[in-house]
Amino acid sequence: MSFITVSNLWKEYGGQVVLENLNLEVQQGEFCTLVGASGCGKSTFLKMLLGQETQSRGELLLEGKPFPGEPDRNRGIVFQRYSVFPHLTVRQNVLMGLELEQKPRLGKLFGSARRAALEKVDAMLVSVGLEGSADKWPHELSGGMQQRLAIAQSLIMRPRVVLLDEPFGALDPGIRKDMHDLLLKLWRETGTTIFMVTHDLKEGFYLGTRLLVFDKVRHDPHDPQAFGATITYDLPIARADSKLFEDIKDSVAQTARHQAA
Ligand SMILES: Nc1ncnc2c1ncn2[C@@H]1O[C@H](COP(=O)(O)OP(=O)(O)OP(=O)(O)O)[C@@H](O)[C@H]1O
Repeated sequence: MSFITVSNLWKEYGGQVVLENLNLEVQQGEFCTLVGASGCGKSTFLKMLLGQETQSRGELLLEGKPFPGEPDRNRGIVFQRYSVFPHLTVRQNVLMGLELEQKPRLGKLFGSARRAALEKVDAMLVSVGLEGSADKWPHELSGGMQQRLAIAQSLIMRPRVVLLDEPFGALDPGIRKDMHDLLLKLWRETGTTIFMVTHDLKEGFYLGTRLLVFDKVRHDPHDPQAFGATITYDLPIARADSKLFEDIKDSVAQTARHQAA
């Protein structure tokens, strides 16, 4: 049985078909990168995996069972814009998830439970290179550091599926490279399953073990909302070659032009 099964999945908003007939089997530990023109439903797909949106038709299964309808600790998400809590220090930001999990009503741990949680938090801060900033406030951090904090906050919960929505889109190229190394290190250490949306095809090829291209194959110029995007390429990245890279780049650019028209 696959870890995640997506079969004949559709998503519509009102009269707009956003995604049509997605089919996918993902094994535990895969790193899927999602690329495609703006508006092709990549974030919508992540939201369905997160439990924030429900499909209009079709099935989305985690180990053979329907995905829980609400976000839970199985799934963690990191967005492009920093999603950390500004009123908590770096350490408190990472600790908070553990406290809420273990003490959902009080949201606070005490004594040995707190010490054990803080040990985990500090180890995670070392992993993401923020050990020297544990007592800082988010506004005192650079963009890259805030994004590392967001990743730490998500991974401390040991989610089985990590969803990343253009996590490095707002960062400078030099910092992005460091973030790539960090993400690959954390992925190898945790063995978690990753779905990451990126607008940068090269980044998608570099990071993922599998590339999923979301694209619209059908267009009706009189009714642009009639057709949704689907997965047009689903390929193991080691086998991808430069010709394929150019083909994908062209087809994504063509859809982007259609969307803008
Ligand atoms: N809650 C919503 N209600 C109505 N329409 C929505 C909603 N969320 C998304 N859409 C529409 O669904 C389409 C796909 O949006 P989505 O954000 O998933 O695309 P995307 O591929 O992630 O785009 P981008 O690359 O620009 O982030 C868009 O046309 C958007 O307007």
